[in-house]
Amino acid sequence: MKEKKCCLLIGNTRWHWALENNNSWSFTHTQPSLSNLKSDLFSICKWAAVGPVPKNHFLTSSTQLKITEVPLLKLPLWLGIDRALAGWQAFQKAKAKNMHSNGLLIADAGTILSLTKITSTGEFDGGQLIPGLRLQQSAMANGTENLNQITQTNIPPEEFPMGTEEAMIKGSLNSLLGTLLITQREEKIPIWLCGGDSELLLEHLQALEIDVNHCPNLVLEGMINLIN
Ligand SMILES: Nc1ncnc2c1ncn2[C@@H]1O[C@H](COP(=O)(O)OP(=O)(O)OP(=O)(O)O)[C@@H](O)[C@H]1O
Ligand SMILES: CC(C)(CO)[C@@H](O)C(=O)NCCC(=O)O
Repeated sequence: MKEKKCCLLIGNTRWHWALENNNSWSFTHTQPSLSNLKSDLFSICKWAAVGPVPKNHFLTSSTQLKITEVPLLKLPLWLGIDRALAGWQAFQKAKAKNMHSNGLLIADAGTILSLTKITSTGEFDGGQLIPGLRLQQSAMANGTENLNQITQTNIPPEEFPMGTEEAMIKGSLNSLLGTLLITQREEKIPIWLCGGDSELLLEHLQALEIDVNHCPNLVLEGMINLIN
């Protein structure tokens, strides 16, 4: 018998997994791979997708989490399920800490940096979409003659690097930090940060003394919250 429960979110870059073991959940992020769906250890009890879903026998429509199941108010049907789940989970967490009285803003730093605003009463209240770090960098390389794909992960320490690759890294990172800086300055509401680039952004936001609530797996936590 398959004992462990599993939730899956198919993102645009990676597949995001939550696996239950002895009443606690662990989170992993893998490359998209159909072979990961075949397991004798776990069964997928809920899944959702914003990225492409390959043809398969494991992800059935009866186990797919739909936007109408996310109990936020005024959710448009076209909204990404990742935004809805992260918004719902952040709203629950904020309410538990009494941090929701002015609303909240979720920043999901994935392929796209999505900003999603939720009001103090749990209504969807709009957002912003910005190309994420890797996407900005690959777009620069793909859209020009002289810029190449990034080959390193180091963040240059200097504000205005001499090298081309370093300048691309610094510029793309600063565009995301600047977005969050302006947002915090204008909105003055708590920011909940999640997604693949959240750790990197957190480090730099802390250096800029911008306070955020870091919950890297907010989307999967939201899914778990809804099945429990
Ligand atoms: N191993 C990795 N592979 C790809 N991207 C990674 C990896 N580790 C960190 N990242 C960063 O994560 C970002 C992508 O985030 P993530 O994997 O959460 O996106 P996603 O799969 O599109 O999820 P979502 O659709 O929920 O945003 C990239 O900008 C990249 O810089
Ligand atoms: C914006 C992304 C790509 C972020 O992952 C996803 O949430 C999505 O595909 N959204 C659909 C459009 C929307 O949310 O307005």
